[in-house]
This record gives sequence, C-alpha cells and structure tokens, in this order.
Amino acid sequence: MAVDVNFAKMNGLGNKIIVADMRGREDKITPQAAVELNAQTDTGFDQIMAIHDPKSDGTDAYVMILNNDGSEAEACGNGTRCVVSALSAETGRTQFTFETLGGILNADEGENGMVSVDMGMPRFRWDQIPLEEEFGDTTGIELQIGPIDAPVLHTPSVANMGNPHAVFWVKNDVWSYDLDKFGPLLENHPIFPQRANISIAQVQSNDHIIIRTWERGVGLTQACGSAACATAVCAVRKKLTDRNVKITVPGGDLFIQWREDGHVIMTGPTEWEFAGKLDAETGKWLRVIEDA
Ligand SMILES: N[C@@H](CCC[C@H](N)C(=O)O)C(=O)O
Repeated sequence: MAVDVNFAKMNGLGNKIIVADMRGREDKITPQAAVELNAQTDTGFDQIMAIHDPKSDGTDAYVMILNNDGSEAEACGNGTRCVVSALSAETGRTQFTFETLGGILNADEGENGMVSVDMGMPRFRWDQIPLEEEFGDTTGIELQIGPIDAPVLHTPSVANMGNPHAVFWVKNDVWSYDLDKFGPLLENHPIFPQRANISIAQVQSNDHIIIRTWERGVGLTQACGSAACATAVCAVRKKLTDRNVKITVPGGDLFIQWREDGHVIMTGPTEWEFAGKLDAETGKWLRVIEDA
C-alpha cells in the first residue's frame, strides 16, 4: 500500500475524469479504491482512465476504464480525450493508439487543443448491444416506462458504441423528464443483460441534437461521449439527421461525424483541474502542488 500513482483530475465538458498513470506496474486500481476516491469531494469522478503499458503491438497504452461504482467499462469518449491531452502534454506527441476492453481506438489532438477520437464502428444487432431477447429492428425496440397507455419514454433506439446504449427520442425539452428517476430503472432493466447507458434525445434540426444521459455505473452526467456517438448514429439510422451533427450535452457541445467507412469520430475539448498521487489499492490520495 503506497500513495504512489500519479494522477490528473480532468474533465471533458464536465464529465469528471481521473487519468491515472499505471505504466510500469502490474497491479490495477481496485474497485474499492475507485469507490473511496469517488466518495471525496475533490476526487469525485465519473470515470478513472488508468493508463497501463501496452498489451498489443502498435498501441501506445492499454487503458482500463472504471466507473465510479467500481465497475469496468469498455469505452469512454470524454475520458479518452483527457488521456490524449495528458499524454500530449507529457510527450509533445499529438497522435495515439489505445487499447481498451472495447477494442482499439485512434485519437489525435488538433492545433486548437480540441481532441478527436475514432470511436470505431457502432454495432446494432440485438445480440451485439447486447439485448436479452431478439429484436430484428433495433432502431426502435419494445420498451417503455410510465403508464402503459401513456408512456413517458418509449421505443428507444439501441446501439453498441463499444458499450451499450439506449436512446429515447423525445418531443419536449430534455430537462422536463425525470431522468434521475427513470435512469436507474432503465439502466438495470432485464432487457439489458450488461446494463446500459440511457439517453434522452431531442432533435433540433438535421445537424443538431440535445441529449441528457444517465450513465451505467455512474448516474446523471454532464457529458457522455459514447452516448453522443450512439445518439448520432441512431439518428442517422432513423433518418432524423445528417451524418455530421452537433450534440449538445449539459456540459457543452460535442461534434460527431459518422464517416462513410462506418467509423464514428467524436471531437471536443478537455480541461485540466489538478494533479495528485493515489494509492491503487485503497484510494487514499494527496494533492501535488504544481509549479506556477
Ligand atoms: N463517460 C463516458 C462513458 C463511460 C462508460 C459508461 N458509463 C459505461 O459503463 O458504459 C463517455 O464519455 O463515453
């Protein structure tokens, strides 16, 4: 037990991220350490992005992603942007290839400081989401919440963007829905054997959508990059928008492009907050005073 892992507290449009440097080590940040870090105000987070030594040739690092309930996630768009910014500040490089539980991701930092991540190709087959039962058409599955004859939310599109997502299309302001009430019920609905990230989406025009997201293993967030990507591709499948869209999340705007080759590119900013050191086993931590 030692408080010896360097970390940076960052955020991507308010999605609270801890980027932890686990390179050169065999151990992992434990779920208990994650829960302990999240319990404290300054280190409260949505995801920990733990940078480990690469596992596969051609990659720069293996990134383990932990939600704040200690569960592991396959993908995290905002967190990946934060990892790029942190490694770019350290190395001066602007292009990186990472491996996560969900696969290989390429990412690069532009001259304006914005970071783009190739989130890979979405998957739409029911067993790829995954769903508990077979649905032929995943642009709108049978699932609703609220009174049976007047559901509040119904017929979500589903997609796997590395991680499972359900997107409910709404006509009213996204802030008029009790996502804090419906989110946990939908995240843990038996139709989603691996749980799911739940978004509500209001289409504004053919290149703009507003969303709010209840994240699996986290709760309400200011921003969820993979949810923005899932929303964009589901909107294209339903012919609601073009392939280039601005997705407004509570924390700001993300720009999503679903390329003709099937890859989804997410672009957005990152912000550095402070540096510290943490104990990977217990979650004890201390702040590092940085040079001015
Ligand atoms: N904040 C993320 C998504 C993180 C993972 C998610 N909670 C899950 O368990 O799938 C993002 O920016 O994509």
